[in-house]
Amino acid sequence: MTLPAFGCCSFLLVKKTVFTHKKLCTERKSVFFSKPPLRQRYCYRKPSFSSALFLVASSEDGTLSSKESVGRRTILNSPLTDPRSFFRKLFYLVALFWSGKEKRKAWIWTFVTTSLALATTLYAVLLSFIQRFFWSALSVKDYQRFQRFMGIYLVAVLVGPPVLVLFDWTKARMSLAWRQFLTNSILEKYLSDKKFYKLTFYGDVDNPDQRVAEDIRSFTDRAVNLMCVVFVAFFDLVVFSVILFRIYPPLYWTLLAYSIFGTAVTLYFGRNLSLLNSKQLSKEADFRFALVRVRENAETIAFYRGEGRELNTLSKLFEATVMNMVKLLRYQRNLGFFTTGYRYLINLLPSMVAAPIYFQGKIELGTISQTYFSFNHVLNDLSLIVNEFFSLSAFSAVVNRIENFLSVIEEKTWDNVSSASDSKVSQSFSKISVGILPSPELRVEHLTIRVPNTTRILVRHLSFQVMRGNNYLICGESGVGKSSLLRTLAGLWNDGEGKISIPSPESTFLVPQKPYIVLGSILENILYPKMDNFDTFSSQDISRLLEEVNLSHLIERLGGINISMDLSNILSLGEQQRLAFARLLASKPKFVFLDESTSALDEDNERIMYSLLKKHNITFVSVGNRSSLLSYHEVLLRLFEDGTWKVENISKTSQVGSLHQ
Ligand SMILES: Nc1ncnc2c1ncn2[C@@H]1O[C@H](COP(=O)(O)OP(=O)(O)OP(=O)(O)O)[C@@H](O)[C@H]1O
Repeated sequence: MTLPAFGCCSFLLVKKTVFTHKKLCTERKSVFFSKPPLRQRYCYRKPSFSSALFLVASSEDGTLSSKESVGRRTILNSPLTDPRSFFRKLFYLVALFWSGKEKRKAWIWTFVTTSLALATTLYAVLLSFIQRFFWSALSVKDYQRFQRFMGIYLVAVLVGPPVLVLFDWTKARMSLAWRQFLTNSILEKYLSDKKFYKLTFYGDVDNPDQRVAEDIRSFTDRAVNLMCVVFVAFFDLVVFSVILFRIYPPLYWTLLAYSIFGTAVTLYFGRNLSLLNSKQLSKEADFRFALVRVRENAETIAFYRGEGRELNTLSKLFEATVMNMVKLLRYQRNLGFFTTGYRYLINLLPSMVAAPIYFQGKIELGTISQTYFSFNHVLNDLSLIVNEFFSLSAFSAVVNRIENFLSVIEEKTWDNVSSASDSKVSQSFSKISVGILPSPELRVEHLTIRVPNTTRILVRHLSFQVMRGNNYLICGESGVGKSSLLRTLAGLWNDGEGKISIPSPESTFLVPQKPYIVLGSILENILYPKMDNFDTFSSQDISRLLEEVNLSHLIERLGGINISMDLSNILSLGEQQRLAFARLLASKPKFVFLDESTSALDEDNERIMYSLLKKHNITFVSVGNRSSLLSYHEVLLRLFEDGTWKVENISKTSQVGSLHQ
């Protein structure tokens, strides 16, 4: 008696292993995988039944994202992105890895993973037969046959689980390899040609950070999982359908009808669930974004004593998250009434259909057991949409987001991109052409600057020439376009027309008003952005630089020049500006643009900084409205609100107060 009992236990154990594995695979696919944008534009179209799987994003009232227009191509992220477009995008993302420079790796992982997927199906088939013969032996009290199948059970128990575990592991490794490839390729493109900056004007692409850090991970995980699910389901379906059909054809037809009914009902009710899921992602992202803003602006909020207001905002955002979650849970509960009943009936259905022929003695007890096993498998495969519904709709959203991001950063040139997205914006501009001068000089001819992606003109037909040592000061009312002129001269903006001739990028440098302080040591900050000239600067050189910019006290205060810390939170704005001058001197430029770079300095320190530029023979163009700046420049360029301008020689004898007219 103990042997049969042990046999039963081992069988149940093996069966449970297979089902637990399948269940885990399904459960692991979380719905909440990406952070949609805070600023997202929406339009509403009633979702159709057939395209419910391809919903991408939703808004307050269950509406969905409208368009993302980029450069020469306009991508319609319609709420019901059509399946053809979805598969086109998916194929494009897949092809990148499988036909790119790491295709060998991609194909090896595919081979290993699909082989193991096949092995898991074969394992399940093996189990179904073991189960059949085991129960038949039990029912006819054939002890020898029972013992034989007990032995086979034990082997199956030893061989099966490692295969299942290996299958999981290869899936995870394949996904990681793909993610590594995709992230590196996207980062390379994102950080090339200043696209990370231009994206802020041209591409209507929200949260690129999230797309790189989270969407890619979620995409590769889901893609690999879905690939395996579809692959395994296909083999499962073929093999178990044959088994089931050979046992009793009516059973197969019943199963087919039952699964079609289940899929249809789930799709119908699932439409709304999919909308709510997308909306939930959006609410969670808004909440998280607000929390990050509190952290980033902690000091300012504390100064304003804005805790109450922040708490209010955060509570409202969280409340919206909870409210949507409540709706989502209600829908899930209602759908659950159906799906749970649907699944429970599976336990009864095969027996109900096959029982008459069993009682007629046409099949053995083991065959009923195999019927049940095969029925479950085929039903699972046919119910792929029911089981993977949330996964698929969420997956389509990431595919959209990554493909859209890639299409934007893969644009060869971003010139005139705005003209494609809005014909009113294009007007009749050719474009700003940029030439390189061999000497540290600057020539601007008939330059007209337009704010990117708008029709607003800041400066019209501007012409001037900065010769070596003939330093310019640009002044004008706030918002007139001073910084924008520097951005254009530095090549960051190129909307408009005219011609700019500047020294090569290697010999120019731009110092912004708020310096960028990297997380790291003083040394790393001074040598930024270069990574390879750490050896060319001795610690004496760095000390001398710090002394020149009046920051030598930092060495002692911060414990040396190599100690990493968050200097942006430690140094005052004036110290940061002086550190930016040390960085400037370290890069030894010949020509410099200064955008209110001394605004936080006292007059003495300002004088020291400008004398350093003169001492190092650097020609510079500054932006600023402080009268003290006049002493360090030779020519004044005034910009006016209506786009006009005026160039004046600065008379060194009557400078004070002459900046403001
Ligand atoms: N990315 C942008 N998108 C839309 N408008 C912009 C953008 N950047 C600047 N502007 C607008 O262009 C105008 C000129 O901006 P700019 O920063 O050049 O002014 P400014 O003269 O340097 O002002 P301030 O002295 O206050 O720094 C401003 O009205 C500003 O709002």
